[in-house]
Amino acid sequence: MPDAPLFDRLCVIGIGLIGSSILRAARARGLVRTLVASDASAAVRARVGELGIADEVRDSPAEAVEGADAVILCVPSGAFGAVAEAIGPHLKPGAVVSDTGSVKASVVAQMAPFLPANVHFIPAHPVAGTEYSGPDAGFAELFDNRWCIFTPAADVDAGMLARLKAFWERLGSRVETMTPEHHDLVLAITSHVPHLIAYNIVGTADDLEAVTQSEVIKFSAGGFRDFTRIAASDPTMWRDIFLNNRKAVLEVLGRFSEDLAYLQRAIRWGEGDKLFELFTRTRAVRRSIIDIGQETAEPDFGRHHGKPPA
Ligand SMILES: NC(=O)C1=CN([C@@H]2O[C@H](COP(=O)(O)OP(=O)(O)OC[C@H]3O[C@@H](n4cnc5c(N)ncnc54)[C@H](O)[C@@H]3O)[C@@H](O)[C@H]2O)C=CC1
Ligand SMILES: O=C(O)C(=O)Cc1ccc(O)cc1
Repeated sequence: MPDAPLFDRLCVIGIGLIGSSILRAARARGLVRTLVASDASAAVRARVGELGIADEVRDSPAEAVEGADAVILCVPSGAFGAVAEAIGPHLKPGAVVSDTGSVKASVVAQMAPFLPANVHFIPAHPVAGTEYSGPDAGFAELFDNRWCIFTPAADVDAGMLARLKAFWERLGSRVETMTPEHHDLVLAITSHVPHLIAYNIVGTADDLEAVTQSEVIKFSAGGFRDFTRIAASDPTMWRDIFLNNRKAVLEVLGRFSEDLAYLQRAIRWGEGDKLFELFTRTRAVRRSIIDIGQETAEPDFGRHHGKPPA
């Protein structure tokens, strides 16, 4: 017999890659009785209606959250405050309010002032995605074998925490809990700065006057090609991530620049032993990630290189 639904009425606000994947997976796995969707864009709302991935589509977020016992915000990192302000007075007492923002301290600071004391706020970040965006890009398997990081306050209701954890586990994820500040530092090094490096290298290649655009495309070998995939990620989403995780990103970038200067110097002075020592160490890091991945939530990046299944 299938497990019973975890929520009666789930409202998802922001129906892009992540919001539409939650809707698809929640329906496919029978996690909720009724799915309600809302988005600021009329074109997205119309598309969600065409796709039939929600039971109800509402124009305003305030209407959408009425009577919902679970609300998940999936909007860009700069938009959480405005949505929280709009829904705050309309939330059902006892509801759980969560999000999927890639940055946590800033999103918590944006939302918390607008949420009434009688709802349970549990910030979350599914560490799962692709370089695609919009409601057509989502798919039900996106969260399978991926991590979802929760950053709740210390006094969070244990029962509701367990229920939201069960929700993400039934979406296919493993849940880990940490503070928002620690999350932001970990993600700065593992996700945000790597994206910035990709944006930068692709921009530099595009600017190189001695190398033509067609040569860049024609001779894109593995390394550069992988960077172009990441650098194709949504500009609004990534602008907001950098503006909202400024402190941790700048801290990691400072370290990164020092380490890059070390490599620059080693190349200038022909210090091959220094290069060799680092490249040996980094190869071991890759191998340990793959080893750990075999028994934990190692993402299958290969699966996301092409357009996700329709
Ligand atoms: N794309 C990815 O790989 C991942 C993204 N995230 C985070 O999840 C959130 C959503 O990301 P995606 O789904 O990729 O973005 P997306 O760009 O595919 O979709 C965002 C949706 O939010 C809507 N929106 C924007 N402002 C709004 C507002 N004020 N009110 C209502 N709707 C609004 C947009 O119209 C759009 O449909 C972001 O905070 C992102 O950082 C988290 C994990 C992975
Ligand atoms: O496509 C990729 O390589 C990603 O890194 C996807 C991604 C983007 C943002 C997140 O907060 C989490 C995952």
